[in-house]
Amino acid sequence: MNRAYSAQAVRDAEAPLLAAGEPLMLRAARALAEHVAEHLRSAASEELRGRGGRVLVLAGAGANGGDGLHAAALLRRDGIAADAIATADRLHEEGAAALRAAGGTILPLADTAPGMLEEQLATTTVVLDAMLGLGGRPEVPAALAPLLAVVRSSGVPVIAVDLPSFVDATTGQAAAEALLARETVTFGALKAGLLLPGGAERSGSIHLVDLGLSPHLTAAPTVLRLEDADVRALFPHPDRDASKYTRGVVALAAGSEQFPGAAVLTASGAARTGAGMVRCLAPERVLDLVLRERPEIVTHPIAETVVDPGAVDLAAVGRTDALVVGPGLAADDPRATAGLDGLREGTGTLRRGVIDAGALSALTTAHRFGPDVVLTPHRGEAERLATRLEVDPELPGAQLAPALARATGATVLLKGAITLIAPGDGGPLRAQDDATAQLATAGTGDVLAGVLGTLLAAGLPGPDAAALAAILHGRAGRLASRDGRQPLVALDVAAHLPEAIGTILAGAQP
Ligand SMILES: NC(=O)C1=CN([C@@H]2O[C@H](COP(=O)(O)OP(=O)(O)OC[C@H]3O[C@@H](n4cnc5c(N)ncnc54)[C@H](OP(=O)(O)O)[C@@H]3O)[C@@H](O)[C@H]2O)[C@@H](O)CC1
Ligand SMILES: Nc1ncnc2c1ncn2[C@@H]1O[C@H](COP(=O)(O)OP(=O)(O)O)[C@@H](O)[C@H]1O
Ligand SMILES: [K+]
Repeated sequence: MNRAYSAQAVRDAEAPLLAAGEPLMLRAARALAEHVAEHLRSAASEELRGRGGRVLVLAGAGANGGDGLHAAALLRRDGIAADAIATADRLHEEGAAALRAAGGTILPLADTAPGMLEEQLATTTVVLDAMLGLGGRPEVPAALAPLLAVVRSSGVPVIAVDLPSFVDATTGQAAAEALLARETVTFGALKAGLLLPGGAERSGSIHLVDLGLSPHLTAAPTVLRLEDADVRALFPHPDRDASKYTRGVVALAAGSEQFPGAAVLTASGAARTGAGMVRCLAPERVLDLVLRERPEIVTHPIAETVVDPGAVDLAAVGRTDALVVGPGLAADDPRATAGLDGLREGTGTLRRGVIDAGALSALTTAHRFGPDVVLTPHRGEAERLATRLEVDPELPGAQLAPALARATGATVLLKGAITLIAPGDGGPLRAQDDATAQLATAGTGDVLAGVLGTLLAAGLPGPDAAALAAILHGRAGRLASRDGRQPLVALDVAAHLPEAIGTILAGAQP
């Protein structure tokens, strides 16, 4: 599990070490220089061909610039050409002195003639983004915009120092012009902004350098990211004596005349994740479709004309460990109302379940749930729900998801390129980045609801079930699209779930 911290928590952890005279900056710079040298040596570093190895540091005013300048000095001592452009009026004095002493040049940005930057970049192998780190605000000063544009269009790979510049280290909020790093070498601890939307897209692969901060990181992490090892630890495995009932029964209130396919997709997601049994409550015509694709589903027909939620008797359905309500339902579908009532804290008969799509539209301020109930809105649904619950719908996702969790008591899984999970019990946000943009196609959310329903039925706590569902769904999507290279349809995602689960449990990269 990755644990990421606010900028303040990292500064607080550094403070006692700095007070004790620990050379943190030199330690950081040494690790950075080693990483860059390795990047240059790496056979995979195609940029080296015909270009030689030359490093250009974009150095800002603060300690982040200091890291970059010291690293450049160390690279020079290793025989690697490294120079800097100063992007601020001041520079970290020691860092600048070290680079000059090692024979490097530092050119103030204001002194670069037109065309000079392009020329310099044409002979550069790697750019080190050391403009701003922990202290950076997500706004690009006008004087720096042309530099960023030239670096971007040069195509020279960027390694971000500590975190990409113009990204807020705590919230991930990023200036639109901030550079996209291929890699980020981050010091002491992961910063929350590296895992959150905004920062995450700009960070590339993240390499954490140990500065000995851990014993001093007393604040709780603000963002978590679960990994394959967590799936291996948490994924419910049938034991020798397992029965379909011990594995968990998931009931789906999904699919309508208007959206019959949603039931097929949700049922496929649930069954392919290893449910002991999947029930489906739907009109006959929907169930016929479901059975054609998934004959193992246990069907519970409801009258197409039923309008009274009281006529949908969840208790009569038989043993159910988790309920998925909403895929393919209109807000006024009686199954939505009955499902929400069934999952309600205190009065409901069920404790675990997923509230998706149409059922989210039926949710009001009167509803309250526990953390093993998971709401699964996409951004548009989250905004509409927020408006009804008197939460500011314009909040960024990393704040909107927790606000919705507080307003409902439920765990909130906010879908998107990065899936954010705010636990209903107030625990740290989880930010999962496992997917591919090929998943942006109708019906994949229904599959996700089914996956999540099965994990909840197996007894996983809501936040863990939600994180695992995001990982498995994302991995299945990547397998189905050959790592994003080819299009997929939602049923392909369900079809690849067993392989996704199998490769993760085997510890192999697919
Ligand atoms: N502490 C340690 O032990 C260690 C720290 N380490 C390193 O230190 C880094 C943190 O350094 P830092 O605190 O000096 O902040 P940093 O981000 O370099 O610069 C802030 C400056 O930028 C300015 N500024 C802000 N936003 C701006 C904007 N949008 N556009 C323009 N300017 C902007 C702001 O000035 P202001 O405008 O607020 O007056 C301020 O002067 C950390 O990320 C890591 O790399 C490592 O060496 C390991 C040990
Ligand atoms: N750009 C993207 N990158 C990665 N995953 C995405 C992207 N866009 C959507 N997804 C994922 O695809 C799924 C879409 O769900 P949703 O919008 O509810 O679709 P539907 O309602 O049509 O089933 C979610 O799991 C979401 O996280
Ligand atoms: K940086």
